[in-house]
Amino acid sequence: MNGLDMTEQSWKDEQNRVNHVVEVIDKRIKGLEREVGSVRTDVVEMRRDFWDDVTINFSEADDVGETSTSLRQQSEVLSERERSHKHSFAALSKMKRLRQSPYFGRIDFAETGEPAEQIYLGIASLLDQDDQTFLVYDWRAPISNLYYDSTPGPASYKTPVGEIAGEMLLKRQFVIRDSQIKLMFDTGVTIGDELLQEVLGRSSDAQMKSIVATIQREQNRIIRNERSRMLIVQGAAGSGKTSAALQRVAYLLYKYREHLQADQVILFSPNPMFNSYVSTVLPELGEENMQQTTFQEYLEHRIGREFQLEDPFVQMEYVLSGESGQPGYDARIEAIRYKSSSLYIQAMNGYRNMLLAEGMLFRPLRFQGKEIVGREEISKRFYAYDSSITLANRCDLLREWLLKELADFSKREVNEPWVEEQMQLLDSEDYQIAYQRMRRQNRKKNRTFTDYEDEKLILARMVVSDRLKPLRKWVKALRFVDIKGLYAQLFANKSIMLQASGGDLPASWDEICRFTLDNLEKGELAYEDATPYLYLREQLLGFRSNGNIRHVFIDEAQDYSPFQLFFLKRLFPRARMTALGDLNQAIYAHGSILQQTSTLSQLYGQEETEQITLTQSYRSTRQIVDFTRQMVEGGERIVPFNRDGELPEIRIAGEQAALNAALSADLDQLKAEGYETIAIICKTAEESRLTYETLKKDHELKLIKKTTLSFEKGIHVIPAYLAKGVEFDAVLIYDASEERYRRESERKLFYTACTRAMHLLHVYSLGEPSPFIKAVKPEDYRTVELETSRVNG
Ligand SMILES: Nc1ncnc2c1ncn2[C@@H]1O[C@H](COP(=O)(O)OP(=O)(O)OP(=O)(O)O)[C@@H](O)[C@H]1O
Repeated sequence: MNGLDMTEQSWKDEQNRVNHVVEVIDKRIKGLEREVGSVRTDVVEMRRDFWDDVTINFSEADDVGETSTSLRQQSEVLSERERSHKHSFAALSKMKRLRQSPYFGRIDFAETGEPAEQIYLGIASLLDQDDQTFLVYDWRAPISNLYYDSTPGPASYKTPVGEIAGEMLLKRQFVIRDSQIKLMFDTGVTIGDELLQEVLGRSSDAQMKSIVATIQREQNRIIRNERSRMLIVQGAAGSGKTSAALQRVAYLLYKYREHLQADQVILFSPNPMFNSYVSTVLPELGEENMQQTTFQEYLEHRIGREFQLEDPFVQMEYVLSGESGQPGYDARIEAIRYKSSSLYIQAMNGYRNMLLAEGMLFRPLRFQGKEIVGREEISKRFYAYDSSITLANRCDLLREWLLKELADFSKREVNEPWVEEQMQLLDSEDYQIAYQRMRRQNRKKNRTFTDYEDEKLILARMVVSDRLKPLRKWVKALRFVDIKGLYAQLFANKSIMLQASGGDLPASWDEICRFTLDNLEKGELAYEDATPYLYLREQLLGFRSNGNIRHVFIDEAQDYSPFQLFFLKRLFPRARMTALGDLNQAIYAHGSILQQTSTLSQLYGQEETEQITLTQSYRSTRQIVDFTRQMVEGGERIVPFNRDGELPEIRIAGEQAALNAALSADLDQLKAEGYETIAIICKTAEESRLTYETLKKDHELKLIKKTTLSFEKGIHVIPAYLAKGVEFDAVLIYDASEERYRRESERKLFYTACTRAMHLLHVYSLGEPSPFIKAVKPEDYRTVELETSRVNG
């Protein structure tokens, strides 16, 4: 039996209660199944009859009105039925989930002066037959907070009507499967190490799981935090940041169910594969998924048509594959840092202020070689507007003016010879359209006659108007503002940049200018330029914002630059933000927003910002955490969860073939031992591809690329930067030699790779291992020299 003071009787009592609750659930399921069945048939029938029940007669004006009323009524009935179908269906699937495991916790709580009540916690609430008492409380209910936040003894919890104080007499945990209690124990301060041991010791899955049964106190603070506009979570690798974020979404959706819909919450993920990895957690908790995207996806959406955009992974490959001293390399690194810094935001703001007075660039309005409005004329008009009007509003005024100019031009153009020529080419269908238009115009003007001249004019206008359509669209989309030119100007004209930035420029500015202009010329935009470019564009054309979103979650927040976060804040003006990250996993060359906490708290102001630190790491065994934490700054503060495994192994090979052979044998053995999800983590995409090619003849492998959308069990070959956020039963680092991981910038990448391992870590090295490994105390890993002869034998 589990638990020290558990009597056989209490085990029996609890099992009886489980049986009773399951009975109630079964009854509820039966009822709901009938309901869903009948509503479904109703909906299907009605869909089939939808068009039979309404009279369709559009021939007479009165009938049109009648028909549409009839249609509306029908569709209202239909959508009401569909709503109730959806509702019953959701209730049914909730019951089915409860059926699998009705609850996971119990607290006995005596409100001051009242007898103790038994509170059972599960993923959803359940009332008894007469709807009088809760058989199960939702884990997100106010009273459930006691379970996560308090220990037996005096305790209190907050409700909408005030704080309720009393005493907690018992805190008990269960694992219930198939109506049977499998584990049960009483706990004190932390929510059962035993249960966590059990959960964390399992093998990894292709998809993340919910952690509601074992949420830890610190994580609970994140999940239920409602005080601040901006919540920053700095947490060690594997400390449950992503988990906390997802349960927080579920909590918010529950608490604000009257006002908050799942599509008002958005999660920014590190890559598309991660989206699929986390996509089952909310449905498992009975909630709809929030919106998910990546920052790159957003950039593509906004400026992907204007430029060939570089993605962060291409930038990463460049940084990892190049070397200091190579032509252009150091300047590019400097550019990446500068262009993502708050200094650059300031320079951009300085530039905007300059443009208020002078320097705007426009494209002329041209049609078939003729200039309708020249760039100087546009600029003159722009600066004739009152100087207090913002750039964006002035561009709007320009648009109206240019559309009018275009309309005037269009009237003049009808007499041009090309129009006559075009009219000859019109076919009968065009004539038909012109005739209809003419009739409409006549009706409007109350005219009953037409003459040949009228008809000709209408046709001519039609021809001109059709030809001008793209140009009108161009004006409407404000394409006459030369954003690309304006961005390029910053790099083409040093005096402008000096003035905009206040003179604070990176050392290799001239070289940075050269390659930035080169890129722009080719229609390409480097990753580090994309957000600033979009920012400039928005300053000029107006900020697009999304007022619907109420909560923005940014996972792997350390990979965002101050510029990007600043941008997201503007994009979602009505949202609260939760940024979760780990500075030790900041793998990009640009500055990390988490490094500059002052910048970060400026975003919403100190008052509105709260920071929570998670130091306990749950993912990996104690041995793996002990090994990895010695590689990074502040690692001594990371606390491993007490779960034992093998010491990490460093396997040194003298030559490539020996390394591959040993790796291949290792895979065979791990599979035989039952490891289901294994990753061979490489440094770059190229190294991954080569490894995949070498090993694929003997193993079933999956090569993970940046475009990979989903994640399954099996053996993955994956570049380290794509393994962010995910985890594997066993991790094999392909080549952690001094040659591959040596630079300071590679330290965090290497740390990220190693911390993906849950149960086992084998680090291969071709020759001398990385200095990051050598910094680890020798007793915290084992070294194995691989024999070269293995290749031949
Ligand atoms: N309270 C908990 N109960 C059970 N499992 C937990 C708990 N907290 C975290 N875990 C598990 O630990 C692992 C790591 O969690 P998660 O991926 O959320 O961490 P993270 O901080 O986002 O990690 P990283 O920054 O390394 O990507 C997951 O398998 C998760 O299920």
